[in-house]
Amino acid sequence: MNLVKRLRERLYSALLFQEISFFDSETVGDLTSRLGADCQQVSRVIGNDLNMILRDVVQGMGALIYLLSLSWRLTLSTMVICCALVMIMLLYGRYQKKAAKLTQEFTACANEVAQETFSLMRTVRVYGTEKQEFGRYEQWLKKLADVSLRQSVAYGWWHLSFSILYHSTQVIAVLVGGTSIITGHITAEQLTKFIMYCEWLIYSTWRIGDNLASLMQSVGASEKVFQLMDFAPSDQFLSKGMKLQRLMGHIEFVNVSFRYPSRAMVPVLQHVNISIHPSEVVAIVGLSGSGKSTLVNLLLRLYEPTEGQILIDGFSLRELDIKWLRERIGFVGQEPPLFRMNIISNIRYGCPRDIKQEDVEFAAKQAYAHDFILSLPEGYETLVDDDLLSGGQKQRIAIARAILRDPDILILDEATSALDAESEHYVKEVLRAVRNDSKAKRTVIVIAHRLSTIQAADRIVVMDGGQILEVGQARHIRSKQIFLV
Ligand SMILES: Nc1ncnc2c1ncn2[C@@H]1O[C@H](COP(=O)(O)OP(=O)(O)OP(=O)(O)O)[C@@H](O)[C@H]1O
Repeated sequence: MNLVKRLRERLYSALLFQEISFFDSETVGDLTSRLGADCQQVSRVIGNDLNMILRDVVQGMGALIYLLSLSWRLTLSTMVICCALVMIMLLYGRYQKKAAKLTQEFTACANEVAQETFSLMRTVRVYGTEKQEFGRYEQWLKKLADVSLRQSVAYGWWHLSFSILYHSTQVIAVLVGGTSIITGHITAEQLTKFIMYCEWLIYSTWRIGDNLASLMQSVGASEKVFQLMDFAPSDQFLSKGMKLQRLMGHIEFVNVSFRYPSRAMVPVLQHVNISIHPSEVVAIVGLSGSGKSTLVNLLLRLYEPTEGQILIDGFSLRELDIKWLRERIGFVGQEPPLFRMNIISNIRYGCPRDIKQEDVEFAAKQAYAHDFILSLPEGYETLVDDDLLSGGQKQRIAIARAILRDPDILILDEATSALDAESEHYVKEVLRAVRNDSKAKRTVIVIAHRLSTIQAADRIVVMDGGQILEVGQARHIRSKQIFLV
């Protein structure tokens, strides 16, 4: 139990510190089955199978030495049979390893389908696709059943070959041993002992084969676990960067180009140059897919630019301590997901300072979330689950979380997209408050779709196809067709 716990801890921490691009290429179902069933299998190998194999090797070696001392001729004939058994055992072991890998793969795929269906249950219900979803799940279960059937057949063959070879040793021992008694090479007592120890040897070989097959199954399943555990943490967690005395919030993108590692052929940003001054409010606008969120992803150092660099207060992002920097950035993403915790913990989430209830309430008031939180059954203690809050309410909680950090750089990525007209008005008020708060000077980047939202901005950056089309004040922007009114 302790071993499973430690394996899970190690794997979980190895996964937590990977680059974000790693999570783009792995599926949630696969990773959760690695943490669950696979860790259990690995601990079984280490805790059980290896012990049994060692015990049987020692027992088999003892029997072999004793058999050799009784009659090397008889032992030789037994050894031929044992070698045949070992050959079959190796083949069987290899087969089990392959089968185990397939089992893990199909189980992960089945889990993935189930997870996806349950989390998108509303869409499934609305489109009436329950049967299709069942079909998708069943398809993986069929594949699993197929592998399991083949494993049972292979086990049957392995067992049959053992029985045949085991009985052959006894027949050979009686035949060769009988002749040896007649020629006076051994006595009847020695032959009896020989047959007994022969049984020991062959049973030990069989048990080694059996445990080895189960070991191979686990090895097949655990290969990926060890592979994942061996992944080095992302560079940003290894190198200790600089911490500046104060963050002014001067952001520069210098000739930045970028492609996502999972789609390395597609350029997403091309030669982007922007300089955002301290305390400036800059709105980034552009059609869907033009690369606005990608700019923010690079600024948060979730990905590294393929070319060029990003400077904060004149220092390259790579030189700065990433934890220190992220503590000074408030970020509200698109459709911000909340954690299954109470509202107060969701607002406090990741805040490095000691936080009092009044601080949380103040941030919630600034984000226009306080009133609706108080109207919930248990106020700030209410547990957040998917159905409880509307998109706009979730967004206001995420804004409160960002405000609570009192960040030097505030990033609102399409913070208004999920909001109705009333809530959008609140967000504009938040922006205005943030802007007019003379005590807290902060740089604000807001990605928006509505012209009205960006009126408060000092400058507008218009993006198109991964490039900057235009930069200027709202009233001078020519590409007005891209805004919603
Ligand atoms: N994790 C990812 N892996 C691969 N490609 C991605 C990834 N995220 C975004 N892209 C691609 O990068 C391009 C730019 O996406 P991005 O999200 O930056 O656009 P956007 O301007 O913010 O769009 P929207 O307004 O719809 O959010 C798109 O073509 C998108 O498909």
